[in-house]
Amino acid sequence: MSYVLALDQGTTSSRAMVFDADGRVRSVARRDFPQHFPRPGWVEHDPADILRSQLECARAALADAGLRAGQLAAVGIANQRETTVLWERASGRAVAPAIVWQDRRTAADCERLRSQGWSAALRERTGLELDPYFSATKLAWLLDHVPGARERAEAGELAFGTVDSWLLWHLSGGQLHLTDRGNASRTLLLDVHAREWDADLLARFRIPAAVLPRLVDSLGVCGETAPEVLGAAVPIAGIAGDQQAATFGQACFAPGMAKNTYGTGCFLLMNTGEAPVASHNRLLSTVGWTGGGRHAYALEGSVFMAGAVVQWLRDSLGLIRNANDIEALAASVEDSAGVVFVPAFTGLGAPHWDARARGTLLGLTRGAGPGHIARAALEAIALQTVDLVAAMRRDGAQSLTELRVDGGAAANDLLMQLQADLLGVPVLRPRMLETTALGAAWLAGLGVGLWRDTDALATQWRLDRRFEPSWSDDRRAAVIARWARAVERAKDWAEEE
Ligand SMILES: Nc1ncnc2c1ncn2[C@@H]1O[C@H](COP(=O)(O)OP(=O)(O)O)[C@@H](O)[C@H]1O
Ligand SMILES: O=P(O)(O)OC[C@H](O)CO
Repeated sequence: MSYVLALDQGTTSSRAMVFDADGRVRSVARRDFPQHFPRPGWVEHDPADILRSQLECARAALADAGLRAGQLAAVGIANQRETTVLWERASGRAVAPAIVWQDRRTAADCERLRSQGWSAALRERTGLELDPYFSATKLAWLLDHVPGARERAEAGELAFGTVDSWLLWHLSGGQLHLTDRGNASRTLLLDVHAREWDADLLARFRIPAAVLPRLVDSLGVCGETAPEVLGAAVPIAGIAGDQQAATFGQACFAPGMAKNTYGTGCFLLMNTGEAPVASHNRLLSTVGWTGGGRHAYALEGSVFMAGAVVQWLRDSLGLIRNANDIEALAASVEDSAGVVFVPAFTGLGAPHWDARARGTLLGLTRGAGPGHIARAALEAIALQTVDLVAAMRRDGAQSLTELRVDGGAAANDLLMQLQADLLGVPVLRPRMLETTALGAAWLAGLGVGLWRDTDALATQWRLDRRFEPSWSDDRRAAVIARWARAVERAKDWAEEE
């Protein structure tokens, strides 16, 4: 009974991993599932695809590890956050496609609420921005647009949840309607200070309390899987949004510790300890995790285009054949020769939140070539992270002494070196890059007492490579100043969002 199954339900794929008591990976399974873009700005998933792909992975990971469910000490869940599902309690069937976190259909609703002068109070209460990214306006949209949904929700017939709740419902055979406070802190419906649902927010967004899941801790047993799902009843003992799980899996247990995940976008989270930090620089203040009578908050900055810039150079410009090739191309030149690339393809996220910003390539001369553009693209990924760290510093968060990194693009040594050079602090890459699944496993294992405490887990975190900053302060300041000028030129460009 010393194995933990971690489910990592992401935006484009579901994954499952089995870990042993030393935190070593015993098996991995992964399934991609379809993305739906029914209209410009809309992004949907079929909740049945999410569930099917996740259960297939769970069973495959168990089989690959040569284990039966009865040999598991616990199951942990990490999930894509904010994505909104509404389902029928009686049948367990979703009443509409899930509205994905990237979906912008409620931009006008947010604009309207903003014009009522409500953003500042909302930010104070929830730690978030009034933006379509979060769940509340997505849920209100479903209640308003699915025929009969509002009446049925008020009558208690429908259940709302983020993806953790959707999975928990089905893993438990319809017994559990729960979410952890970290996931709940991404809905705009949670009072981030009290860590409870907030009646005023529910009224403002016109959400009936009867649809909400019950709040539970991120670690600790909250129920068990129905025996028919995995073949035996297994305690469910860890729940966290994927970025929170990755922060935990990076062992960022002390205030001031931070991780950055370089995937499609970048998500930088810093542990801020037992109290939320009120951002004055448009970062998000969010619940990290709760459990065992303790809790941690985080300050978060998200950028929309990171590894996606590399995809664009590959698929749209054909500058490279594989994502890995960008490293050699960028290393073929000494520097970007003044070329600056602002990848605001879908606007700018934190700390700018400019939906009208657009991608910009500046400083081109006759000498500029593919190598300079590739290098400018990598610099752009690192410089967006520099903007987040600078905003955290202005917010009075503890100053960053090192940055732990993960995600697909963290494999790029040149990018990691540029990140250390541009931040002026060491960048630490662990051996284990699947930190999201590891975080879910650690939460669940702690929840059933497989591990004693976070100190025991911190010793499982192993360094692969440490990148030391090598630039002078003057060189760093000059590149950052040039980037800031370029960002100003990219802002407020599109006529409409
Ligand atoms: N060597 C590399 N250098 C830079 N970017 C890379 C490299 N390898 C992969 N990527 C980028 O990383 C992203 C994939 O990372 P992953 O963590 O799987 O993302 P996600 O979970 O968001 O799908 C892609 O956008 C890809 O372009
Ligand atoms: O599924 P990922 O890894 O792209 O993460 C999505 C985030 O949770 C969105 O907030």
